[in-house]
Amino acid sequence: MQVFDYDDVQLIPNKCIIESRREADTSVTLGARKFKLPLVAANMETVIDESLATWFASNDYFYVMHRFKPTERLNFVADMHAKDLFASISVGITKTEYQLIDDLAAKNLVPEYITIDVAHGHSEFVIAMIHYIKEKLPATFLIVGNLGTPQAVKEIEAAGADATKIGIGPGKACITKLKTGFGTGGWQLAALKWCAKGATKPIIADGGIRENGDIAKSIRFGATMVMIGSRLAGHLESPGEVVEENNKKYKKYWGSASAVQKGSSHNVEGRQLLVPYRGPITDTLTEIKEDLQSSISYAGGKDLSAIRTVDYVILHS
Ligand SMILES: NC(=O)C1=CN([C@@H]2O[C@H](COP(=O)(O)OP(=O)(O)OC[C@H]3O[C@@H](n4cnc5c(N)ncnc54)[C@H](OP(=O)(O)O)[C@@H]3O)[C@@H](O)[C@H]2O)C=CC1
Ligand SMILES: Nc1nc2c(ncn2[C@@H]2O[C@H](COP(=O)(O)O)[C@@H](O)[C@H]2O)c(=O)[nH]1
Repeated sequence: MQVFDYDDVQLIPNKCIIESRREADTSVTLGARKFKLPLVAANMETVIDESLATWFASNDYFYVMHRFKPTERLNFVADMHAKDLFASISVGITKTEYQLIDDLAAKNLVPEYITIDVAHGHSEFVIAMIHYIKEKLPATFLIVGNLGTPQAVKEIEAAGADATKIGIGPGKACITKLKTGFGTGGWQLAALKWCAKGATKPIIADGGIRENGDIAKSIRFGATMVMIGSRLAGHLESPGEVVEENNKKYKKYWGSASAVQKGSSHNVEGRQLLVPYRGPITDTLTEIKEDLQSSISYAGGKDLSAIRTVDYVILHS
């Protein structure tokens, strides 16, 4: 297998067939819904909260609420539905998570999307949770992560997942590679290409997006969407206070497996860092949209599908 990451690849242009980049369509369908951009903010406590989730849903962006306020998830689903918005939550795989699925089913509160969010998604216990959710909430679109091999993608799809999420350790707050020796950190794009060989359903590439062009590269190598943490964490609307250091503004960003998140030092695979403050999220989303429209024009098409087949070079293989 050829090993490479985002910085090692450049996509090769095709003849342009649109008069203006504004004609390029960046929308994507996931499940029953169409979204404006092929990206989703990471389901992390420093990246999304209830109010940002509401904003994303109201403005036709996909979102996945985090699972770190476990007892608030049922009300969250009810609140979103009361506002006539889609509900998209995360669950783990421990015993108490089964109770949440039971409670949602008993109240006929059916989230449009559920993401099973664990570090090592290729697991018997994840498969058991997939079966349980599919039995109790069959109408829910089920995303399962995180995975790092085509064999994992095949097994998790076969168990009933409607989409898989790829990336073990490429995240900015991640220390999995250092702590365990495992993962796709440093070769996430090649891992995505490899995993896509095992996929028949949508893939979300998760972690390691540092530049807007990395979104187009992810699509080229098999992603339907990308999940972004650090690059979306520093906005005005992001959870948490602005921090000032040396006359520069930042926001705190911490890993979901960090000691800060866990409140303990056991099985820590994440760290806390400061990310630059970026102002309103709409500015960033507009920039990403415009850059993706340019990507589509370089790909020689009118929508994201054109990017999937472009040629590419690997610069440092
Ligand atoms: N994308 C990535 O690379 C990573 C992401 N994360 C994020 O951190 C958060 C916490 O993740 P996670 O540690 O799964 O959280 P959880 O504490 O929810 O662990 C999931 C469950 O699986 C068990 N488990 C057994 N083996 C493993 C293993 N190798 N890795 C993880 N769990 C295992 C855990 O038990 P026990 O704790 O007793 O072992 C626990 O019951 C999640 O949001 C996850 O997405 C974390 C690490 C890597
Ligand atoms: N290994 C760890 N990975 C983590 C942790 N918390 C979150 N994550 C993953 O990172 C991405 C976001 O990556 P970024 O490069 O865009 O910042 C997120 O979606 C998770 O998959 C963690 O504590 N350890």
